[in-house]
Amino acid sequence: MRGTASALPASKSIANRVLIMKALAKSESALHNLSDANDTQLMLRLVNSPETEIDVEDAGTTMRFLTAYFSITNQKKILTGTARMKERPIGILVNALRSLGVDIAYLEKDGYPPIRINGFSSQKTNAISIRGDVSSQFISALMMVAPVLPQGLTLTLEGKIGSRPYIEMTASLMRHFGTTAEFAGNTISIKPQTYRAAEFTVESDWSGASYWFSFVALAKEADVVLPRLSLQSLQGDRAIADMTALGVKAELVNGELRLTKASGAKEISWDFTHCPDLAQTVAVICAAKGIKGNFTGLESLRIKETDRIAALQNELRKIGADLREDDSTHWTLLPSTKLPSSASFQTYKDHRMAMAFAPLATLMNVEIENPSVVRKSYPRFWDDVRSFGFQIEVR
Ligand SMILES: O=C(O)C1=C[C@@H](OP(=O)(O)O)[C@@H](O)[C@H](O)C1
Ligand SMILES: C=C(OP(=O)(O)O)C(=O)O
Repeated sequence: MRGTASALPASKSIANRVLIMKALAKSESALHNLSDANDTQLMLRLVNSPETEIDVEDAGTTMRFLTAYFSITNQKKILTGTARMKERPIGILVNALRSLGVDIAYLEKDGYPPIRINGFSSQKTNAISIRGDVSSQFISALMMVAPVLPQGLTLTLEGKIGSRPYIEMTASLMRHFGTTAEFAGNTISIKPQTYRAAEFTVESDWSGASYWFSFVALAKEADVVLPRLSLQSLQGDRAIADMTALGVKAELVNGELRLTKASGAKEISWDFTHCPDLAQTVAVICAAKGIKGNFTGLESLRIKETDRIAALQNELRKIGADLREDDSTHWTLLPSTKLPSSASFQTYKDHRMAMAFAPLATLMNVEIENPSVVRKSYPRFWDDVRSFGFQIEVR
């Protein structure tokens, strides 16, 4: 396969942060290359929405970031989402906001959306301890609103910290918009500060790029170009480029990232604590390429768009691979010894299930149920797949 993944979207994680900072700066910032991903389009529409009821659909960052934003800017809102969003925890963030003095109520189940923000009059504390091992999005959400709190905020992160590059991405983007978050050990200190307007261009999405690493890893021959991607990125998912053991070489050529084949390994170890969104991509590559995987850091996958561990286990079985849970922190991926000639994969309303299993089409006939799930992060994914010569029949 040879060509350019020209519809690769911009990072939704970066876009959703800069949209919050632009709103907090209360002045015009020129933001370029905002993602056409549904998660970003939702944020764009909802952050300034005059409506009381805010439906974030299945967008985790949109839910968590807007909860903090509407709370601290004292906007009375109801935040709700899909049935799955109502199963994704928000209690840690709500507890933190309540201790700051925000009045928030749960409308269905304690600890989960939907929630109602009733108001925020005065700041009750400037120091909060918060668990770091459930979702970094709670931490990023609090960091972004902290500069506009009258007393600022010191966050002490407790226990294991997961998805740390996303926290660092938040701090780095805050700097771009004129505020600082000092990260020392497990403490983040943010003084009262004013966000300033700034111009900003969003880079391509490394999580979306990972599916092209997978196509290249599985194809017999490949030369794939990924536009607007650099190896120096704020995104932790750039880690996929370091794992040449998967059989992919990534190099910067004329300002674009070029992927070609490299010799792979027979066994790899990977800790996904800081790049959980790569887990499905890597699991499928290993399963199809005969690579044994020793995986850790998969815990947070259970509370994402679906229980991604269960979803992977079910779907990998269809190609003769097994994701075995050794104990609560270690998994072994036993690859397939013989791929079937065709299989039909469920997506569980999870964009990453669709995109992670699609590259198997280099080796077998693949049917993907509900392919439009990709709209969450990579709406034109199937156009890119088609542009590499894959025939897609829509039923
Ligand atoms: O902050 C972000 O933009 C994100 C953080 C990660 O979530 P967790 O912090 O819940 O692991 C990641 O999985 C998600 O896709 C985007
Ligand atoms: C987990 C994801 O997103 P979110 O948590 O923002 O819904 C994702 O895009 O893989």
